[in-house]
Amino acid sequence: MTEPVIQTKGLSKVYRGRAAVEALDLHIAEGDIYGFLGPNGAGKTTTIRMLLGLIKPTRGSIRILGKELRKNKLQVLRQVGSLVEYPSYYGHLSAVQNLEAIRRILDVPAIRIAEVLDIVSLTKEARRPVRGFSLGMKQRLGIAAALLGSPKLLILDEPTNGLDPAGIQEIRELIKDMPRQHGMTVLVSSHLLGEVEQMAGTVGIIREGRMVYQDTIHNLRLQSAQGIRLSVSEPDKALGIVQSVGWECTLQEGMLHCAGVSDRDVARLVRLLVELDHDIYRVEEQRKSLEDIFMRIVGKGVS
Ligand SMILES: Nc1ncnc2c1ncn2[C@@H]1O[C@H](COP(=O)(O)OP(=O)(O)OP(=O)(O)O)[C@@H](O)[C@H]1O
Repeated sequence: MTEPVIQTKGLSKVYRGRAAVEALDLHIAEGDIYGFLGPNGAGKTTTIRMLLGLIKPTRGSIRILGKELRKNKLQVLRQVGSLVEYPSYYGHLSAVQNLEAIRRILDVPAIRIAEVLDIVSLTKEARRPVRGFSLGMKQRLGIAAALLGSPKLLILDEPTNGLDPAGIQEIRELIKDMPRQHGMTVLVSSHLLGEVEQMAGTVGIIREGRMVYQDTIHNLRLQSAQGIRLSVSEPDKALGIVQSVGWECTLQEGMLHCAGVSDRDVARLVRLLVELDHDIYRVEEQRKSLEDIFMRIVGKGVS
């Protein structure tokens, strides 16, 4: 197995005796899009700032692209592109001129500017002053700047914050292509699961500085299966019957709710009721939305 692109062990940051990030073990595989989630103030930005060498961890270690960050900072960060908070630009200069300033610092070929503008679909607007750009265009320009150095790892801190749904969609489409088309690994933070669920392969959820969930989005989805709901002719009687044979069912709004049932259980349950002359009008699968699960994990809206 190849080494993770990001691996932290026991990563912590304490401000005035209070832990903003506590014993965080991040594990981000090569080619993955990792959704780094948590409510406001959970510690996402603090973590990202540590990963980018902008602030020093109080404790713990960070390995990025196979190297200890602390000992190989310049070498590692040269391979990392990032967008943190709202990027600032020279408003009177065009996108090309703004990128040119960064390109010189990075010392990459001039052709790279046209390439990154194409990736973020800003080629047409490339010569307009940036002050006339929408927030979405500014964020895309920020991503273009992050891509200039052809990084292996892209770190984006809440890139869709403040954007309208169309802007969010554009950024999402852009990020989705990064691993496949450009061979990059991406860490993208958000306080909304809905914003990353369609692109992330893995999610890490933090709450009050601690990791409370880290697994594939697929496994998170598996948790959403909930049970079934039946609309039947005589709900009270039907409930008595199914409970007497050991099913965990309840009555809610005149419908039978049965938790934790497999497909075979559903068939047996329906057969049992039909054989006892009950009419079944509807059988519905009940799923929790991913957002519900997310809220439960971050400790709000427990259901
Ligand atoms: N420089 C600092 N000094 C003191 N406390 C800080 C500092 N930076 C962050 N914190 C605290 O650390 C905690 C985590 O903040 P952080 O910005 O990392 O959260 P976040 O998950 O990125 O939230 P948001 O989505 O609001 O940006 C907060 O309680 C914050 O007040």
